[in-house]
Amino acid sequence: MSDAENALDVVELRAGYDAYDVLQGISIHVGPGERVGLFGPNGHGKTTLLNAISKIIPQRRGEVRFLGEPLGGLSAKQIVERGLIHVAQANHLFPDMEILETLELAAYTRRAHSQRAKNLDYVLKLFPRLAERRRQQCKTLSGGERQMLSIGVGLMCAPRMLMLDEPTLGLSPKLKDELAAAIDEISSQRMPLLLVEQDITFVLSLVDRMYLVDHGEIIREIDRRSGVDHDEIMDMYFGGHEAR
Ligand SMILES: Nc1ncnc2c1ncn2[C@@H]1O[C@H](COP(=O)(O)OP(=O)(O)OP(=O)(O)O)[C@@H](O)[C@H]1O
Repeated sequence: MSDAENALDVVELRAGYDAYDVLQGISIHVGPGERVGLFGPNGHGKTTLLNAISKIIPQRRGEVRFLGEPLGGLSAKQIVERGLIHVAQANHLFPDMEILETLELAAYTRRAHSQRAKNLDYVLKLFPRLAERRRQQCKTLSGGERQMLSIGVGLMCAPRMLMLDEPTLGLSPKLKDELAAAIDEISSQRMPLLLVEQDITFVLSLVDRMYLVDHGEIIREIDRRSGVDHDEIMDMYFGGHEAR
């Protein structure tokens, strides 16, 4: 990837379910090494956007390019092979598998397999809780540990870019801090990041730029350096801080 080339370009993307387009022609981009947030109320299309980018659901109109290459003709598996990794909201872990087995299994593509030892070492250092529990079955993990393992699985796929869907959902403030530190460390390696979050404080603390989503459209783009704060963003949606 050249320095000037975006990691991700989404152009006028439409996607949805049955006859209904949830995404009404969304355009976003993620620059090289950039951390970008997607924020918006429940049910307005954030997960649908990630699902359409990674081809979990079909792209109906528009174009998605990853590292300059159109994804149109590729399957979801081929997109993973290219290194665009989507860590989904409901973490689908095999309940009876141990942490270590789960991480090793995730490195199934040829490229990921060749980096398996290095990436496993990185994940276990990044999440010492997982290292301590490496022989524990997934079904016995706490919500925070499951979330860490889901991100670990993403890292074992040898990502060139990560898309994280609400990694802090249901977590305590202390666990959110731990996760924020881990995400900060991952992106400090110049890993481009697209982060969907409901916790506006969390997302503002982590990203360089943020898109506000409303009814399947981008209604505003915010640069963190612009100094827009939590209250102003909540006002844009709800017209008053009391709705927080
Ligand atoms: N599999 C599906 N079949 C039909 N409709 C769906 C499906 N998945 C989502 N939807 C609908 O699409 C719309 C957007 O949902 P989506 O999950 O993308 O929202 P979201 O912004 O990610 O919300 P949340 O923060 O609650 O996850 C909602 O109206 C939802 O009910």
